[in-house]
Amino acid sequence: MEAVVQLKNISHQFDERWIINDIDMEVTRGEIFGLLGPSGAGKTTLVKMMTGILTPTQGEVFVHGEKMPSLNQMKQYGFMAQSDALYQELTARENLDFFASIYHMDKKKKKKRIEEVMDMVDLLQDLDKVVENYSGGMKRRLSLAIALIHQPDLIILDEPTVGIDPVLRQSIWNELNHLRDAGVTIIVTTHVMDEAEKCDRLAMLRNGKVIASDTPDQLKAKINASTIEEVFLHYGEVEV
Ligand SMILES: Nc1ncnc2c1ncn2[C@@H]1O[C@H](COP(=O)(O)OP(=O)(O)OP(=O)(O)O)[C@@H](O)[C@H]1O
Repeated sequence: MEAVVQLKNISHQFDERWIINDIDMEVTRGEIFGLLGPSGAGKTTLVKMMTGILTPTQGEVFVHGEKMPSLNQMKQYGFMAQSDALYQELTARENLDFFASIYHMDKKKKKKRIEEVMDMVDLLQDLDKVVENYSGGMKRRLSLAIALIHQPDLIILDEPTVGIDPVLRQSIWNELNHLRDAGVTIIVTTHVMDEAEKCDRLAMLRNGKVIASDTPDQLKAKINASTIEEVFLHYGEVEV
């Protein structure tokens, strides 16, 4: 299977404190890979390394075989950060238009794609609304639409469904499943157990270490657990 993202013996230090401890993992093409862990476990730090925004103190990160930070790769993936980076005084359409222009999309394609991604996140009717009048959940969904605008084959999403109601959350997961079925590789961080359950594979993070990694079903079967929460508590306790 083709490795899209590879982390090789990654460790990271902030202010002389080791935040990430010797993580080795591989995300392969066409899977939804979840990073699950409590607040402060190191999910965002790992995501920043995968995107090339942060260089690890030790170890190497590769995306499509290129060592990060690679400008070439950074121009290609879709990224949704934990805090929304939107132009508040512009409409959603103007925001999307701006980001689409970065990717040199032609005018006709841009218009069609803007409508497509806004439909995916159920915001088509709010396309011409100024973003400062959007709710928190609407801003999250617009950020997701922006991450998808250029049809990337790798999408990295840091807590994409925070502040989004259960019905829309389900529709976003349906969309992620469609993208995955079309061969898109998706990396998603979450601290919500039932979302972790929806991933094809999971890495459970705690104190900057991967305490367990596998498919949700395998993780449960290995210790005879009925929920991912049980698995997390099990490995969290046996950790030294
Ligand atoms: N720039 C920084 N300088 C110093 N410490 C940092 C910095 N960024 C993150 N940390 C620390 O690294 C640890 C991991 O943070 P990180 O944001 O990766 O966790 P997380 O799992 O994403 O948490 P959350 O779910 O709350 O976003 C925390 O202890 C945090 O305080």
